[in-house]
Amino acid sequence: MRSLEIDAIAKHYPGGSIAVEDITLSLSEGSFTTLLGPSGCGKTTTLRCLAGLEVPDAGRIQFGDDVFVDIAAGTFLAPHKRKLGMVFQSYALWPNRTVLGNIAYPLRLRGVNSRAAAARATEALNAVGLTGLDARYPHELSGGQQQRVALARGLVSASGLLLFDEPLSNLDAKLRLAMRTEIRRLHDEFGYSSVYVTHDQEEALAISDHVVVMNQGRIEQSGTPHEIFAKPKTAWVADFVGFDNILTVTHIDPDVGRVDVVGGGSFHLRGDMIRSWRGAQIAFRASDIVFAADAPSAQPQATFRGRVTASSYLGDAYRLAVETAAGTTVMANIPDSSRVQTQEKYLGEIHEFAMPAESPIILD
Ligand SMILES: Nc1ncnc2c1ncn2[C@@H]1O[C@H](COP(=O)(O)OP(=O)(O)OP(=O)(O)O)[C@@H](O)[C@H]1O
Repeated sequence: MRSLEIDAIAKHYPGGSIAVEDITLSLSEGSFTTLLGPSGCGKTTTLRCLAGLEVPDAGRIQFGDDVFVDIAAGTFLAPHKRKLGMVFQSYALWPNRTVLGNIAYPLRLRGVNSRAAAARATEALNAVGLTGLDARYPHELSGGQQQRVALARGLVSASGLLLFDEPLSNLDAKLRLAMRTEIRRLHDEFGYSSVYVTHDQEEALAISDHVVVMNQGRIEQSGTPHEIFAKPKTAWVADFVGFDNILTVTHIDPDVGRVDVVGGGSFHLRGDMIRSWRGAQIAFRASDIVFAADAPSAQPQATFRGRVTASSYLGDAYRLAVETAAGTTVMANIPDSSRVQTQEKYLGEIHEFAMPAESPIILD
């Protein structure tokens, strides 16, 4: 098995700025892993260390039997010897080479003869759906087609490992959706391992088997898309994946099924669900909340009561700021099917709100 082992990689830039601090990951062969995080969190630096475009200050990276870098042992494998495919946001095509020339060039650099290189390039061109465009130049292609050429070049360059650095950011929304499906299909078809950098949460969840959430050069959490989306472990990850409400817990009373939060608000949950809770914060999504009167009666609900202090129209819902009796503010997106916009609907009203009992999670 050719797993990718990243062990305690660190990279500091002159001037003391820390790009990456102690990144350790083990990625199994054939997996599709996304490095996800906000701008400046160290995703690209990590990827560049994998590619050999950056030398880490510490740590070790090995893919299969190939040691890419081992700082302690003084080992560094040159980028072209790592035999990986890389697809960039900027496409990075050579303007004076044809489509086929662009795709075949990395193979030619490795000493593959021109006939064999052209045959493999044509195969990759067909795989990305650009059959017949081999003689065109990059300026004769749309942005989406250029990105496909870059993808085909990555596919022929790789012998097992593909790296992507925000490859879809320059495409429009519709093309982005089509291309991400295409990238995943090709990854599966070629049986490669892929490491994909993005700051787009939806893209990361849709395309990957494994998501690594990074913050300030460190790994905050890593897991399946579902684990990251539904079970964030820290308040930072919860906030990043869209839990609009993160409240600090002051007291849990399982006997009466009540969780008190800072500011004095109370949430009523089933006692058996909170008996073993040890966390310090409760988090839930605004989109999980409905008026208690509209909640399905067969399903256990977590409830709270409050006054609407702000209301804005979202099209299919109203986004409400709800203040509980003691001043805690909770955001709630209340579905609205009336199709008629009313200014500041529900403002000033007091309601009982509900969400499915499993919606609130407790954070470490
Ligand atoms: N060559 C450099 N010299 C100095 N600092 C750098 C250099 N490259 C990156 N950094 C810093 O390292 C940190 C991580 O940068 P990196 O490009 O890895 O982040 P990123 O998560 O990929 O961000 P983005 O999504 O904006 O590309 C940032 O604070 C950045 O300013």
